Amino acid sequence: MYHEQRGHITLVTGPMFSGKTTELLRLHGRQQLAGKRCVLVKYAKDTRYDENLIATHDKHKSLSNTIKANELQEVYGEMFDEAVDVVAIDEGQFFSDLADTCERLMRARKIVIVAALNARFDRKAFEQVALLQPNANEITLLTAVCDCGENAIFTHRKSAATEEELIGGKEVYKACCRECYYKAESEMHDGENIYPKKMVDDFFMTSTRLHISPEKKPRLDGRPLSPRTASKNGH
Ligand SMILES: Nc1ncnc2c1ncn2[C@@H]1O[C@H](COP(=O)(O)OP(=O)(O)O)[C@@H](O)[C@H]1O
Ligand SMILES: Cc1cn([C@H]2C[C@H](O)[C@@H](COP(=O)(O)O)O2)c(=O)[nH]c1=O
Repeated sequence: MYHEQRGHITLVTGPMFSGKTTELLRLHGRQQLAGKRCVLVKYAKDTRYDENLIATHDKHKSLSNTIKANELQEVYGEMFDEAVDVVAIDEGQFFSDLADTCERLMRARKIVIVAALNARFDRKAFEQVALLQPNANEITLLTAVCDCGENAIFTHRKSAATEEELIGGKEVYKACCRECYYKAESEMHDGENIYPKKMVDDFFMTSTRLHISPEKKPRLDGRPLSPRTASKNGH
């Protein structure tokens, strides 16, 4: 029996270099194999590896049906075309109308796939990604590889620039695990002081959110606890 396609939103997220674009292209390729008619949307200002095509850091590129936009509204004609089943959007964090457009596409019974950063360089949310998240049917959180070998969950910006949008690659950004992120940030902002107060406070706030008991919080300077403190804290 034939079923009409239902709308569906998949969000692929993670830090830079975690394979979001690779996964977007893979999911898009599967839909093409299934005979679906697809469009890929590229953020027009991101011309790092190609002017017109979506490209991964290791230079794999989208081949066909890629359209460019600064705002998604510019390409509503192509995306909402009756003939289109699947819309795949790269660099979702940069589209100011991302969340609303995904809702409209889903209501129009399109399969929507979005690749977007999990957090800004300062670990704050990209507003449109935060708005999309609760509306997604599926969320895949990818990790990159940190220099220390751990899974990288954050993106460190090597420059002191504070604007939200700063297009770049390895010359400006590095994927980090939590510990290396703290170190990189504190070295950049405080010179020798590896764990300044702000970072310690941030860490403890995170611990509180994760319900780690305050007594069990580890030292942040890597030195062992004194036997008396260790036994008092139940370590
Ligand atoms: N630190 C890193 N961790 C994982 N992959 C990396 C790293 N640095 C470079 N890469 C490369 O980046 C590729 C992923 O690129 P891409 O899909 O464009 O990621 P994203 O879209 O998440 O930035 C990997 O296949 C790998 O070749
Ligand atoms: C963390 C962060 C990143 N950017 C930019 C840098 C790149 O141009 C893209 C992310 O690309 P990728 O496919 O995920 O590697 O976003 C930014 O503008 N602001 C940030 O905070």
